[in-house]
Amino acid sequence: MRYTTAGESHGPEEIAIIEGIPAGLTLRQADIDSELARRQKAYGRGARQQIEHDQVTFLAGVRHQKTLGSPIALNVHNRDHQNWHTIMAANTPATAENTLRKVIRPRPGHADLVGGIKYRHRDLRNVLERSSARETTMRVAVGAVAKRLLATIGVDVHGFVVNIGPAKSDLSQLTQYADLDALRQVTEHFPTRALDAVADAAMRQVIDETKQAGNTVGGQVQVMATGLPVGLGSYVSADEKLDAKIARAIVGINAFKGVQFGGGFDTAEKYGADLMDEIYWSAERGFYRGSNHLGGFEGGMTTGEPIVVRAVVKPIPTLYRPMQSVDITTHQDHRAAIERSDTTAVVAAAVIAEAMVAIELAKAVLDKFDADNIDRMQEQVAAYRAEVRHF
Ligand SMILES: Cc1cc2nc3c(=O)[nH]c(=O)nc-3n(C[C@H](O)[C@H](O)[C@H](O)COP(=O)(O)O)c2cc1C
Ligand SMILES: C=C(O[C@@H]1CC(C(=O)O)=C[C@@H](OP(=O)(O)O)[C@H]1O)C(=O)O
Repeated sequence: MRYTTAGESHGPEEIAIIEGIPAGLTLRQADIDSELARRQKAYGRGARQQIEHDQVTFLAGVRHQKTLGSPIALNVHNRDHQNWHTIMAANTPATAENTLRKVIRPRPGHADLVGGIKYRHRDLRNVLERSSARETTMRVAVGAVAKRLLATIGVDVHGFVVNIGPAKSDLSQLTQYADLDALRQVTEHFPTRALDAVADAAMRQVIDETKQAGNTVGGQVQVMATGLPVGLGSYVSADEKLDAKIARAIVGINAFKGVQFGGGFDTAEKYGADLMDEIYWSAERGFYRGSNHLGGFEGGMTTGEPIVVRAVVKPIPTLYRPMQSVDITTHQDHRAAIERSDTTAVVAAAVIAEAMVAIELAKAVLDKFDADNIDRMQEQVAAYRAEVRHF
């Protein structure tokens, strides 16, 4: 399975093409739209989310709510495009009128300056249109397809907020990676606990105060996945390690600065005897572990225990009290440009991180099992699980 996306933030459409999804997977527009809505609902976002009502259209690869095994093409319309169609026009030369919203004062922390230098763009709008996290709409759409595929083999993936600035989510006490019972409790609540964290008054307060101060704030998100077969990914080559693929996918999301598995950076202060997940066996479960400090991975392969990935999202670069920058046309000091902006993206980021983990897990499943037909894939997974139980 692989995918690509195209689309500028204020262009007409966001597009994704996914290859390698098996034939016969049940896929409805609603499966994807519900995930897109979760990404949009987040508290702390700017006015753009009131304009957009993201809904997917299947352009190819799906017939009568079943995948065909051919490339799946999806698009989401940018409703805001109608306010930008002159500025974003593809087929008219640049004029004084349609370059009115030229960006020449790069925002520290965004891709503006480096992107402009690299691609020799003198209007930094040419950079921000694609570096914008608007594109993550399509990653969530692709992730929704991945989640549908994973659900057919009992794999559940879920992301939630751990903290926004100093305010911790009410879910944070349930995220002790070492306590499997606590983890299972969270996973049981997956569908309903989704993003309730944002209802947390302390978080709202942090977001409101940050906004009032013309500032922005970041935080941490966590993604957990349960029901995984043992042995997805491989230790044999560095580029086949599934934890490494997930790390890359997570840090590839706009504004993500770090990722850890299980105990992650805390393991630096632990001794081996307190860290390794001891091995047990029972007739009904086969091999299992007494703890999950290592977050579900050994040797770049799934151990069968829940995957626990935590990641850091930096504060949004665009500040309503802008920081020092330099005008690229005059080289004079100037405050950075203000584009309409979010105060925090942490809640949406949890949904996006969940999508990226789902995509990497789906790819790993399709690398290991039949990728032509969903029933055959399921049969192979079931046969493999039976074999593993008797190892
Ligand atoms: C969901 C989401 C929404 C975002 N919204 C904004 C925004 O409104 N304004 C902004 O300056 N950056 C925003 N960002 C962050 C920028 O897209 C990101 O910082 C930029 O592309 C530079 O990439 P980097 O932070 O990964 O280095 C958002 C990120 C995410 C994940
Ligand atoms: C459009 C989305 O996020 C955008 C991400 C973003 C950025 O710089 O990353 C900047 C803002 O763009 P705009 O100026 O159009 O409001 C956000 O709204 C979205 O997530 O759907």
